[in-house]
Amino acid sequence: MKVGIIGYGAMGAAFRSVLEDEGGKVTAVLGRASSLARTRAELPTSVLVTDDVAAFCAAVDVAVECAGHEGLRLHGPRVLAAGIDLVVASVGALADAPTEAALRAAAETGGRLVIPAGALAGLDALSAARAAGLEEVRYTSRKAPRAWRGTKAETMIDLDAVTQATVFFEGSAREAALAFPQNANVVAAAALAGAGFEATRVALMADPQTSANRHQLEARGAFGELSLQVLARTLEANPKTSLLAPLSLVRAVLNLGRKVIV
Ligand SMILES: NC(=O)C1=CN([C@@H]2O[C@H](COP(=O)(O)OP(=O)(O)OC[C@H]3O[C@@H](n4cnc5c(N)ncnc54)[C@H](O)[C@@H]3O)[C@@H](O)[C@H]2O)C=CC1
Ligand SMILES: O=C([O-])CC(=O)C(=O)O
Repeated sequence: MKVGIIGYGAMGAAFRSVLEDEGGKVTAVLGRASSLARTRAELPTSVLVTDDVAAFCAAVDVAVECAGHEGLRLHGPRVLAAGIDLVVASVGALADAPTEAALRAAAETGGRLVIPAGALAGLDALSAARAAGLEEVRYTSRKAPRAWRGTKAETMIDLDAVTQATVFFEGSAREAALAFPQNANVVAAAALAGAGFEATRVALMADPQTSANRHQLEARGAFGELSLQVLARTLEANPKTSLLAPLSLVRAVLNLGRKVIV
């Protein structure tokens, strides 16, 4: 299986490293023109590094998006339309209805759109439980103040002055995913698996006492109750992103080529 990566930042590099440890092969990277030279220097010459979507599509069987909401919106429909299965990290982009519609339409006749759990857990149970009816789904994210820097949180809370875990946002999964494109993708995945973007409720917290990303998911429905917490180690290259996220992408890609799927 020839694997391509769209967007080679912290997640793309971690994904490649783990995939290759697991025996997979990255054959191409699709990047922005402005970052091609830097990306080229980080990769062996056998890997195509390009900003040309057609050349990228010709070089891969499966693509993994690690490029942020804009990257998924720009390239996702075209890659799917070329018949290539696409595993996405920037799931929150689907909170924008036209983007979701474009991706679903392209997947209808093209490659499969795969939405992994990313840094969260329990999406299998949530998705299964939905069939019997879900009454309540709540997600809470708790990250160190530095993980909220450069985001809308800076206009909602004084990240330098926060001394204890503090909620600075409460709303729907749609509002969270659109307002926090680098930090609230997991809740979009939970919403798509479970109760949908409106009914899934979200709280976001800054916590100066943690260096990990703490994801909490609670659900109630006909199936019973679910309550779980992931205390996720972050990537050195990006404290916003949990190591579990690229690991989840690797699992999703390898499962596409397996006869026995766990
Ligand atoms: N599902 C999940 O659990 C998680 C999802 N994410 C998503 O993954 C994305 C990537 O995360 P990181 O690698 O940590 O961020 P990063 O900022 O380190 O890397 C993003 C990379 O994408 C590239 N890029 C941006 N626009 C592009 C475009 N139009 N075409 C090609 N490349 C483009 C950038 O140059 C950069 O190299 C985040 O923005 C977020 O949307 C992040 C964490 C967890
Ligand atoms: O990696 C994480 O902890 C989750 C994250 O940033 C996201 O969902 O966008």
